[in-house]
Amino acid sequence: MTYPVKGEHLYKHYKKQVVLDDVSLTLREGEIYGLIGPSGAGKTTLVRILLGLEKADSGNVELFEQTPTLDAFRSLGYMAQSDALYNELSAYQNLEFFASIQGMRGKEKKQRILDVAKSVGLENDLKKNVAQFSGGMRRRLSLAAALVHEPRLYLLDEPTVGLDPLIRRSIWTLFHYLKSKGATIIVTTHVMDEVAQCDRVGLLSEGHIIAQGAPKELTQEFGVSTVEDVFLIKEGMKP
Ligand SMILES: Nc1ncnc2c1ncn2[C@@H]1O[C@H](COP(=O)(O)OP(=O)(O)OP(=O)(O)O)[C@@H](O)[C@H]1O
Repeated sequence: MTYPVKGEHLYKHYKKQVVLDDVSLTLREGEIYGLIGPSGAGKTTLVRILLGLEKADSGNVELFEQTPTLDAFRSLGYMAQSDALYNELSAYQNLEFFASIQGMRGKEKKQRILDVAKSVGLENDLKKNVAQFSGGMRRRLSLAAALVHEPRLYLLDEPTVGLDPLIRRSIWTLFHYLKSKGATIIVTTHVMDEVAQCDRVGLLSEGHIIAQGAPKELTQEFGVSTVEDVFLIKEGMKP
């Protein structure tokens, strides 16, 4: 079994605030891992450190069992919490830009852009300028940009925030499809029905992973019906 992501003993602070306090996390190949926790718990910081956008104060990160290299980054699809899109360009031109920087060319690039646009339900909006997009459309376009080069590993920071339930469901169908093709996905979320769809979840609170496991195993272990209840018990907010 190979490990697409391994973070060991990660510490991070900003000024006097400790954000990650000895966090270790190993993703298994082909799993969907949900990182959940309250706002400010450190989820985004952890994801950014795992992908090398942020430097930990100490600790070690490996991607595909190696110190991160440019090649490893090419195998990543990252969707940040705020959409990094070019407003003055059309949706097609945005996807073309991301595909090109990943080295895609010609017919293959064009076909792939059409395919990913379809997979997020934007196939009829490709000619529109992104400035005219709704928040949900921007989110879906950002996801398409993360998918365009068919990475093996996805780090998705609240990918479904602001999306309506039907689109959210179709996006999760897409995640399961990517998984069926062998991709590994780490996703941060606040949405509890998404948590149940993850193979494993990690509960992050105040810089610590306070519980981790398959959602069913966690709820059984704590004798509750939802992962949210597990969280509340661990935080001492529920008897
Ligand atoms: N660049 C930074 N400089 C200073 N403090 C920061 C920086 N980035 C994050 N923080 C702080 O670190 C803490 C964790 O932030 P982070 O964005 O990782 O949380 P989160 O769990 O992703 O929250 P949310 O669910 O609201 O996105 C917060 O208190 C935040 O203010």
